Amino acid sequence: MSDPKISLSDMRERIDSIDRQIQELISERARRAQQVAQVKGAGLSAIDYYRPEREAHVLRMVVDRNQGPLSDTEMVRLFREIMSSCLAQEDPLKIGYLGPEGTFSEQAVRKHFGHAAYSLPLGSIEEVFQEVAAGNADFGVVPVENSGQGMIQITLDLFLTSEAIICGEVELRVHQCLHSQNGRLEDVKRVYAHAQSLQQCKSWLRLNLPTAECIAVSSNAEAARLARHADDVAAIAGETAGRVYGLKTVAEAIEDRADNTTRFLVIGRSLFPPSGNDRTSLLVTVNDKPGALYDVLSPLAKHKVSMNRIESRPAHTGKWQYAFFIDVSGHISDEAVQAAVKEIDGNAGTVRVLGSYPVALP
Ligand SMILES: O=C(O)C(=O)C[C@]1(C(=O)O)C=C[C@@H](O)C=C1
Repeated sequence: MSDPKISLSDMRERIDSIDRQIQELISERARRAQQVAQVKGAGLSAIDYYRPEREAHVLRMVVDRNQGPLSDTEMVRLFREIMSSCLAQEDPLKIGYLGPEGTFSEQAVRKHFGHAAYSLPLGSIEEVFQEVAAGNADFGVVPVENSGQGMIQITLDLFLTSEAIICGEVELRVHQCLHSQNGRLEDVKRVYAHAQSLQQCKSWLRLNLPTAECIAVSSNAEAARLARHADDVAAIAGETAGRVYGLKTVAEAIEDRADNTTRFLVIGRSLFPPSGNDRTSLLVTVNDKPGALYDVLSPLAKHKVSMNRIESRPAHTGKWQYAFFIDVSGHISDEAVQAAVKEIDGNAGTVRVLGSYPVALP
């Protein structure tokens, strides 16, 4: 409860004084970050100053210290922005993502790299991989899994043919909205959205728009762009996309599952050191022999490496040949992870380490 004897202007004066202190400290922090950058060397590219393992460590300390009233997610977001600005004093990072502007991928870019990074909207997930490989983007952010729908196969398949290294993961709570030009549900005859989003909102659509035609397009932001042209067309998209394309919100939180979350991967060109709480992604192509999967899994059990996920995909190396995408706890520089990988490699098949990276923050 607030003290009734303190006037509004007194409270605002206190806030002004706190803001002054926060601002001085942010400036002081930015100066320190500049000094750290000088130690790394002058005139390097943005990527040479970037230390994701240190950022993850800083943000975990923020979570550990947090006692409210702001949530861990909010606190992490604020500190992420401070670090993003500190890093951009040198040169902003360039991050490729599946555009256009307003997609959930763009939100994932902001959640992981903050607003001082330069975001580069691209036409497809494949293009994100290509621009990172070509060095036109420092990193790329690509969706890999949705809590309701499972793995995004196009992303997994791109790892089969690319050299991309996974440098991070981002989890984003996905809230879907229905947007249209005039905001009237009764006028809607067609609904545009990405196929995944149509799936995520299936029950809501069946109940509220049983006769509307549902049309899958390349992204939700593209859906929002299309919905600008007629009153009988609506788009399923996030709140940001609706705002970017000047639409009215017809309905909010229309996803069927309240915990609807999409996991994104940050792809880059090199491996970073351990952060203290990491995950390693492996791509294992198995030999076609009995017990092949057992030979993959038993070294993990033997070296007490816990497996977080396993997904199989056709390997494209021959008929009925499979590749397994396996996520395990720990960094590839950990002795146990290294020993297990060595035992799988050669014995069960071939292993490619796709990356070791900090576990997603709240
Ligand atoms: O600690 C460093 O290496 C820094 O460059 C400082 C800092 C920060 O602001 O805390 C900035 C950018 C890096 O990505 C990590 C951390």
